[in-house]
Amino acid sequence: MTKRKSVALLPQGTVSDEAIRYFFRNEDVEFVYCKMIADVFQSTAKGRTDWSVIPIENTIDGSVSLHIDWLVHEVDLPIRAEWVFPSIQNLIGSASELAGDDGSWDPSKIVKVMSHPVAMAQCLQFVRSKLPHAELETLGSTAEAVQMVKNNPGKGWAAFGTRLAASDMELDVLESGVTDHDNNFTRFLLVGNTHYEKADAPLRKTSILITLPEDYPGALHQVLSAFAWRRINLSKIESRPTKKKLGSYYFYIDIELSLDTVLLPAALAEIEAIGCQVRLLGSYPSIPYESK
Ligand SMILES: O=C(O)C(=O)C[C@]1(C(=O)O)C=C[C@@H](O)C=C1
Repeated sequence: MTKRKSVALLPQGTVSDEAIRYFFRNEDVEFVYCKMIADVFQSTAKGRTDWSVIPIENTIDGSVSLHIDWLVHEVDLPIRAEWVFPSIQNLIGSASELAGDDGSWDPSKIVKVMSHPVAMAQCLQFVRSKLPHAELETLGSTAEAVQMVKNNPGKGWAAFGTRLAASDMELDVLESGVTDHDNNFTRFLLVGNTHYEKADAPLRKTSILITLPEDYPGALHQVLSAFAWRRINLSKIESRPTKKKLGSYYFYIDIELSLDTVLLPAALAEIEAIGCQVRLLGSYPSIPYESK
């Protein structure tokens, strides 16, 4: 009998939890919940789990730089799959504690709102318009924020989090869909040393990291032309500091092509030939969101 696979992720009731339940909806996989994203990475890096779930980019807040940096500098875990999932944030608290005279929640009764920094960044206009007086506090996950509200009744605290966390912790959704823009999605990565396959994925991607040679004018232009003249589509390019010296960067590039397509190794060889360092982060299926 083959051993049941395991996946590390942020706590129960987080957006990551909703997203992985969706991703593995037809597979029997054990979920290992971790307090912080560092623990999520370490669990698989230390061989305790097969994969880790990493939120990597959000419609409103953009790339989660901290998570990209972990993937690049702290661990060596190949990307095995990516998928997108809607990030629906709700204002959560105790309806009876926070009710005004008309019975609906009263903003003046909320003194503090807590959430994950990325979730908080998705709800800033809501905070400015409805809760400008409230203190803001960021925590390791949206679920931890909801748990803090649960553990501290009577203090006027509320959290941005998922419906799942509200129902797990028997709190109320005071207002649903409080993100600043509709169509708020998060892109998740499955990373780890265990292979994962999805044969019917409509798209495959390859992610690489490129370090340009120093003092080589036009190096980035040459890198991009290696893809351009082969008509290879890039879906993302982002520069991040190498952390070695000020002004030194690497480029994180997502390519809409599998590594086993002849054109791509040829483009990468051309890029290496001009003196760039190329690190492969993974070649993997990209799975779109289907609402039903
Ligand atoms: O705290 C959570 O609910 C998470 O899953 C983390 C996280 C993130 O790190 O981006 C994931 C998706 C949401 O967009 C906000 C927060």
